[in-house]
Amino acid sequence: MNIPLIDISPLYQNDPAGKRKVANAIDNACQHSGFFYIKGHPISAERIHTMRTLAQDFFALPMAEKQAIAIRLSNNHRGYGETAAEQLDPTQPGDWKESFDMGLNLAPDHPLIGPQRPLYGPNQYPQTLAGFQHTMETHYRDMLTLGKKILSALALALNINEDFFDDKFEHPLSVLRFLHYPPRPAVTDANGKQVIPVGAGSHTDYGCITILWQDEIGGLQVQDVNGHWIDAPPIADTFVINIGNMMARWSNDRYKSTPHRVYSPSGAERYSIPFFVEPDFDTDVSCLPNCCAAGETPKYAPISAGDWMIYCFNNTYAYRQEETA
Ligand SMILES: O=C(O)CCC(=O)C(=O)O
Ligand SMILES: [Fe+2]
Repeated sequence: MNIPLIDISPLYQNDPAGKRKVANAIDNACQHSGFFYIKGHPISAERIHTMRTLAQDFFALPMAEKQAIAIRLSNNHRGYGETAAEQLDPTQPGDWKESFDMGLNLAPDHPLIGPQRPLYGPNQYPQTLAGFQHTMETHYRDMLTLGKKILSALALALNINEDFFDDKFEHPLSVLRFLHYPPRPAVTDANGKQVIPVGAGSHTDYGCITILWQDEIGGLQVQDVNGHWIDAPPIADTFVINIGNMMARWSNDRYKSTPHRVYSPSGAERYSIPFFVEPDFDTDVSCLPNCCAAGETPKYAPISAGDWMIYCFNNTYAYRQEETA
């Protein structure tokens, strides 16, 4: 399997043939590996530098300050997760990574917030990093715009209206995430054995697509159809894009939600910044018109985007299992 590098700059020009070419390349990548790199996107190198520095500054804060905004203190799954807070692969110890999740920042009295939609609400921000909220929210908006651009190419590829996804992102569940993979020490697993934990256990992503920036350390691996792990090495000025479960459901598995994991070189410290493109809570995710032959039953039952996300988070975060037990 190879992971193609696709130049998406034609999506920003008034050139239907160029757009169609990009859509075909994406369609091909999504049907085979579920992963591709993009170049020719509008996120500047200066912005990436700013975000990388901000992630480093955030994780360097005193633990007490990070724990004051712990994700388990949030009603809507936002904030800081310490190492092993998330366990993406149930056969492995918890992931050896720290995380910070932010999303659409809704005031506590916003009408969308309530028990029916438990992923909406305010963000938790660190108090001592100047400009943190503004920088994060600006980058969030720009990544969402990029995500919608890629979705417009996916819509073309699927032969549905190019703007099909546009009205599904009024109040998106999309999440901007900082990840820090500290050097991995040996830990004791459930059987009392000493093991080196994985950075991020094997998993598929939950949303439509993920747009990932990774630093130059490496360690991201993607599983091919034969079960072999292949490297998705860092390439300067690109993002790695992959298909998530929601798009697999929407496309009736035309597009694969490919398992991936992170094993950085031992002793290395790694940073990455994924952006998860996820639509409004109430978005109906059911088989698209061209993805199921007449008379055939779609593989997946319809589900709302929000209910799907909650189901996924509940499976991978101990704090959510304690709450629901
Ligand atoms: O850190 C990475 O390179 C990948 C992270 C990832 O797969 C995820 O957060 O879903
Ligand atoms: Fe992932």
